[in-house]
Amino acid sequence: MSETITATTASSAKWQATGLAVHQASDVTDKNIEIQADVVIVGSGAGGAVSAYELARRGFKVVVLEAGAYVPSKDFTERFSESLGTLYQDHGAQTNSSGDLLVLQGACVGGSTVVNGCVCFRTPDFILQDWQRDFGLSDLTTAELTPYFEEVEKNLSVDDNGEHEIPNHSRLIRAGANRLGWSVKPLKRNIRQCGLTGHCLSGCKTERKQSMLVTYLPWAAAHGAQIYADTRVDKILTENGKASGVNATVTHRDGTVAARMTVTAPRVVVAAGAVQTPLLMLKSALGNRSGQVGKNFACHPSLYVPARYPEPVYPWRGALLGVYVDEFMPLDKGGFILEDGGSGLVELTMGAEPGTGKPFMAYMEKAKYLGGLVTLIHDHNVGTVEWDGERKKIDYQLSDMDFPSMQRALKAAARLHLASGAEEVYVPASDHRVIRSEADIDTMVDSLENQPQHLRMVSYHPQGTCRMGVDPDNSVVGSDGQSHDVPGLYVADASVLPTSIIVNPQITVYALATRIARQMS
Ligand SMILES: Cc1cc2nc3c(=O)[nH]c(=O)nc-3n(C[C@H](O)[C@H](O)[C@H](O)COP(=O)(O)OP(=O)(O)OC[C@H]3O[C@@H](n4cnc5c(N)ncnc54)[C@H](O)[C@@H]3O)c2cc1C
Repeated sequence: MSETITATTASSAKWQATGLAVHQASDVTDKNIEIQADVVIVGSGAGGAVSAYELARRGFKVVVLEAGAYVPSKDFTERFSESLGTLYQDHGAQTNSSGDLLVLQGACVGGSTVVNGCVCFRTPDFILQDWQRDFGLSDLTTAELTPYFEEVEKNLSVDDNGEHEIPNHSRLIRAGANRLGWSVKPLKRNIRQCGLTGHCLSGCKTERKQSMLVTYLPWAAAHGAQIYADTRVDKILTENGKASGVNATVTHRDGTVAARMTVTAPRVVVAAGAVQTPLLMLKSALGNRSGQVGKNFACHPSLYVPARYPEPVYPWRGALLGVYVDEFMPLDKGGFILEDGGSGLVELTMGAEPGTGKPFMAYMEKAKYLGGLVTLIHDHNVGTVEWDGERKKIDYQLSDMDFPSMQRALKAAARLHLASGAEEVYVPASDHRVIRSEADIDTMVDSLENQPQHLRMVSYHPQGTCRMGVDPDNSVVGSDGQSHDVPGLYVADASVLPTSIIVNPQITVYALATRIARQMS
């Protein structure tokens, strides 16, 4: 027996109480669910939600399948250690195979946009020029993409941080950058009347962050899109060489299977993020004539560089992120940016700390005096995402080509902290280095080695594993997001970015997903 769950099932009262019409495992009454649709979308994050809205408003019957849970904003606890468990992929413990790179991704309705830091940048023009030159993406010019950037920015209330949104830690950094004569600017964020709680990474309880959960997904639902949480797509289906739908499993929170689902649709949009999208394509043995699926993983490996100031900074007070330094963004000046970063106590323990035991306790006792900087570098696409038996494997080591850029970013962060008045800068390395003066910087940083486990890195921005390009022999999809090999199969998430883009990628993903959906017939 099969059933098609519709928007009018018994859970509508629950939807009114929680805000968004989402089918959950607890709603399922049948072990086998079969659905016919015009488009099935895998994942409800940046790429999936935008695709859902754009296609639903054009009149397509859209079904969105999301592996993660639906967590309404009212249930966000503002406690990061709990949010890792409820909102993040692998409870926040997803790493590369050597364990020195934490790969953070959201895994809930709304995806990473629910937990992200709200920072918004357009794709830099020099990056688009690389894509035009190296991947034949001649249609992806700044002129072509600007209307898409403008539209998504308007939809998501993107604006410069106002002066009241520049917290204490950012003011120190801004003053330090001015002392050094470095270019420093307010960050743009997709937020309406920020409540200045600093809890962005745990989800925005007051729904001021304009994540997909409170924007494009409700808009898609209003146009008839059906959203299923707790529903992991296991396989993409084809018929006569064309995409024909997906198989999925609906799972209760305790891990028991609620139902098996088949969605039949002539268009499949994969937007499961840059780790899960290639894994699904590989498992389905589809779209990989080029051999590039899962290759070219880049991730902006970030260092969180904390420093102790003489006066209390309270890094957890005020907006999470206030200003950034773009002095070194051009490739000939280093190819990196520095963002000042607020931090709660748990996040501070994930950055750098001088040792365990007593030194760790001493570091944490000084938590209110700590300010932080986040480094973002333009890393090369040297990683791979693949299956190792039944387990996923993310192979990524910072390449020797990128290590100098990482060192330059680290030196700049240390210099900026000192110029901002910091007394001690903690290098996020395994051997607990502390910079106390300008004279320490070169010695401490030049002697770092590019070895596994030497630097403690975090990626908030996995990208590149199903790259776009015109050549079917070295790219996975065209600039319209469609697979070179399988008509009707599209990728519309951060996987398609052919190179890393230095800056935070959400606006790039929203713009490309909008364009892909508008071109779909
Ligand atoms: C902590 C954090 C902070 C960040 N801060 C910023 C920031 O300030 N600015 C910025 O620009 N970017 C930021 N980002 C990155 C940004 O949010 C992502 O680049 C963007 O959301 C990527 O979009 P996506 O569609 O590729 O994937 P996601 O938004 O991650 O969505 C993918 C979704 O697919 C689901 N999924 C996976 N596998 C399956 C499957 N098999 N079946 C069904 N569903 C599946 C996942 O559960 C997830 O919900 C941050 C990310 C994190 C994690």
